[in-house]
Amino acid sequence: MSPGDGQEEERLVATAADREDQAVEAALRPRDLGEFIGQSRVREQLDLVLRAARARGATADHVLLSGAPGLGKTTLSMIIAAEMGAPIRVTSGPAIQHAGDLAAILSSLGEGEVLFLDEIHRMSRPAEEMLYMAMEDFRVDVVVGKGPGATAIPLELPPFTLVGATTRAGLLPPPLRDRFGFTGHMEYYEPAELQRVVHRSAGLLGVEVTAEGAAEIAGRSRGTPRIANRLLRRVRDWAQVRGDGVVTHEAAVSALAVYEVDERGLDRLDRAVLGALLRLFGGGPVGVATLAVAVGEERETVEEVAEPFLVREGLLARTPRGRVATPAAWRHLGLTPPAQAPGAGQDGLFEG
Ligand SMILES: Nc1ncnc2c1ncn2[C@@H]1O[C@H](COP(=O)(O)OP(=O)(O)OP(=O)(O)O)[C@@H](O)[C@H]1O
Repeated sequence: MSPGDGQEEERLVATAADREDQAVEAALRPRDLGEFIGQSRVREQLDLVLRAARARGATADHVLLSGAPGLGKTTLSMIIAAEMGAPIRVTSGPAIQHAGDLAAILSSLGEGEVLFLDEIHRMSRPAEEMLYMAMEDFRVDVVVGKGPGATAIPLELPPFTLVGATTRAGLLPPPLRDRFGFTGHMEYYEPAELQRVVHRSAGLLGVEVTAEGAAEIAGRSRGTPRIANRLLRRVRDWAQVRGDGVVTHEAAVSALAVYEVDERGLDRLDRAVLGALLRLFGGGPVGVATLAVAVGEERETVEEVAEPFLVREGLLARTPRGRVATPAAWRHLGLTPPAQAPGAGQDGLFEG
């Protein structure tokens, strides 16, 4: 993961995100396209790609999945393998430091196997170049020796399906992007879809959840199923210890107050950033470095963890002159903007 990716939801309930949670997360993964909630466009497109490949008795085209962390890219890659009746190998860009690492993985793939390459935008350049040829010609050149005596030995690969996942499709070099037969862009989920995710997960966890409880959790989950599942588990804990075991609206509100996740899904850091921007800097504009010092965090944390969500929620704007709070930010924190709130709705300030 690039700095910030994944941290966003990790810190919501960071201490509880342990190995056991990861195991539970794996158990909650939908196993086929029919079980996969939301993302109707990607689902339909992928369904066609996979059905057609199956009908031809061929290996499916390479698939690129882009979208924010926790939206289901890993889950979809596993579904692709399951739908094709193929085994899956999982690795990630940062794990492939040298082209040789990639050659070793590629040369051990079986026919039709799915290779899931998470964070594909973080692969080293030489590995990336090796991947071009592997994707197109199912061949790699393995270089043996060094210097003038080095020789490239071509190695044939069986047909395989590469499923690449990235949080930043824009960072992929065009030659790599172009070699994918299908690109699916994952969107944030609607609250109604997240409610279905919560109900489904509650069923698998054997937890009773009311419609209001599920709606409350969904509304605080930042459009992200992974967060919905994590919040559900924390509310379940609260319900077990302090309630009657049922995930009700009251249980959700009380539990998420303990974990400092507010009704809009903002957590402690988000509110600290917003609070500093409003209270200390009158709503901005203020430089991100100054804002970071004010909340006692690294600049990267503010920029990559808190800001994307605040911008998405329309609470903060990144402008050439610095960060600016929107009128909605004042309302959300229950504060009154100064008579002429700097930045509030200033035209021409906002970056595209
Ligand atoms: N469409 C969905 N329906 C039901 N559950 C989902 C769906 N998408 C994701 N989930 C749940 O959310 C969790 C996170 O999904 P997943 O690991 O696939 O996300 P990701 O996009 O690969 O994230 P990252 O990029 O951070 O690895 C999974 O455990 C899964 O249970």
